[in-house]
Amino acid sequence: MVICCAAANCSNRQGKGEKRAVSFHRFPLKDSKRLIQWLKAVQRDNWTPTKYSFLCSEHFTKDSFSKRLEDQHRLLKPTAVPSIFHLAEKKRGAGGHGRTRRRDTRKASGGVRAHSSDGDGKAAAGSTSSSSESPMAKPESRKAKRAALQGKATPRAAPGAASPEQAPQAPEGSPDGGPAPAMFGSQGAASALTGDAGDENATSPAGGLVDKSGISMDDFTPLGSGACKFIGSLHSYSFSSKHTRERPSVPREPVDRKRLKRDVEPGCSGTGPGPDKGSVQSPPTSSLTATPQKPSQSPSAPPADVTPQPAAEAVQSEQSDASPMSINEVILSASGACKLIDSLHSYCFSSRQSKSQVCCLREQVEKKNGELKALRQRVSRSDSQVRQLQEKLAELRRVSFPYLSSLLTPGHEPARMNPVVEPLSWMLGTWLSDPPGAGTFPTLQPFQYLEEAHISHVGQPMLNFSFSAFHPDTHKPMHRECGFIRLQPDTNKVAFVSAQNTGIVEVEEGEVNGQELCIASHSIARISFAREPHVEQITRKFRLNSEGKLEQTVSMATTTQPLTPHLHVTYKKVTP
Ligand code: HEM
Repeated sequence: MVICCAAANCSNRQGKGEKRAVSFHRFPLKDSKRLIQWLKAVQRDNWTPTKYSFLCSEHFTKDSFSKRLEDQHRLLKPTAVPSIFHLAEKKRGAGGHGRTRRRDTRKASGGVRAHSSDGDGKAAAGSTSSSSESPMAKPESRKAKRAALQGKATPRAAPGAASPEQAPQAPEGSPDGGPAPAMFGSQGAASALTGDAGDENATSPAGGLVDKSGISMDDFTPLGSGACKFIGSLHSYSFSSKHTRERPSVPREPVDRKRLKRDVEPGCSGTGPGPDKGSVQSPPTSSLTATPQKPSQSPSAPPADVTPQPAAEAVQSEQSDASPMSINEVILSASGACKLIDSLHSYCFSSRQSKSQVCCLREQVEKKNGELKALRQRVSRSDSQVRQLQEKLAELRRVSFPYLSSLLTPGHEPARMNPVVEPLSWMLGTWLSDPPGAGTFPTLQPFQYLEEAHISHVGQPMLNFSFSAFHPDTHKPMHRECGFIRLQPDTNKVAFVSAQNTGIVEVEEGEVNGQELCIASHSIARISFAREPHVEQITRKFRLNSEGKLEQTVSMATTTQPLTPHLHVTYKKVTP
């Protein structure tokens, strides 16, 4: 059997052209979803693919293939669907595709394949057929021709079952045509039984040497494995036993009854009708279109073909009256053994494909592992740099703020507030003037200022404070003072001690009532060269207003002015 492409208007077949340039791929019969996609793409009417139907690689896009790692053998991806067809040409019907071109090729090959089928389940017209003859010519006329031709073909008819195009392809590893390969059914076995080696090493249309089967397995299947050989042996055994069982009981059929009525490829182990046999036994005028069977041609009628028929062919004849079979029917018609063997084949092929995919995936995983390792090294280096920076920062803190470092240590619990200063706790926090503070005095132009007030404690019975004023526009430092606020225990008496950058040191005392502290100067001292006019009295009031803002109001008396408001500022809290 020659492996031919089942696509309409495609004349590619195995052995034609440069080897390996075109590969052949089976229809995914066991993958119904993808099979439908293939059939839609192929667009052949009234045609059912079998396990001997192939599409050549020219109908697939390049990305439909992968390459096996070990030998770069081209493999069709499990998800591939054919998409490249030249359907604009005459659409091939059931059994008619590419026939004209193939006939021409056969002629050119010297008639070696004159009785061969096109390998896709259709009985091919022989080299003597007339291209002008209609396939629907009168049955009588065709019958007569067939009878004549059958007579000529008789000497080769029996061995014809083993002709290059009929004989199954020996799996790689069995080039001697040994056990008939399971994947091509019984034809190879039939050939072996006839013992005819006359067609061995026949010249293919492409001019190359082909074995008895006429095909090279390597063109459309992965390299054979031990498993394949074993499965092939199983097929051979399956056929042989079937042949032995069926041959004596099968009545001979007239030639016309051997004409195939459907496009069905050779069945496994001779259980299915094969076009190859039909082509060998059929005259060139035989057609794959249904040929009416004459009622008179009963099995008892003298057969036009007296040549002993191979058992497989007889079996084929038994089934040739049936209507076109569906895939399911074909599958059901196969013997249980064949099913099993086919399953083994499928498993064998899929496992080889899976191995190839596993190799690809393993390579990808190794590549990703390499990338991951590089990333981990980078992260490790970054972690190391972060650690070094943290150590540097800790060292700087120790050097710069020897005593604060312990306070700033992360995780260090803030000091619990001394209960003595609890009545002043509403003053705690960092506050920013909002809006800017306003300055007045009879001797001064009103002015504005920004101020930050920081009031805190470190667990001692006092509050620490600092007020820092800045120019509202230039942000230049202006007035600053810092000091302590103490409470006389168990009273609301407050002492306010302040040192100012103007050279004044003062003590104010007063009372805290609720969230209001009113204090007045108790004593004021200054440096000897303090500017005049000297301040002689100071009063202050702190309060937390209803908006949660802290307010401070300062009045003073100088040597020239009575007690007069000097400052008023409202702060908003910026820390908890
Ligand atoms: C309780 C604290 C403060 C005291 C006791 C105080 C005292 C004085 C005195 C005695 C004068 C001179 C007044 C005059 O020339 O007649 C003065 C002027 C002034 N004070 Fe204050 N002051 C205090 C806080 C502030 C603050 C917080 C600011 C804010 C920026 C401020 C801004 C000024 C300005 C701009 C002048 C006028 C120019 C100057 O003499 O430098 N003072 N202050």
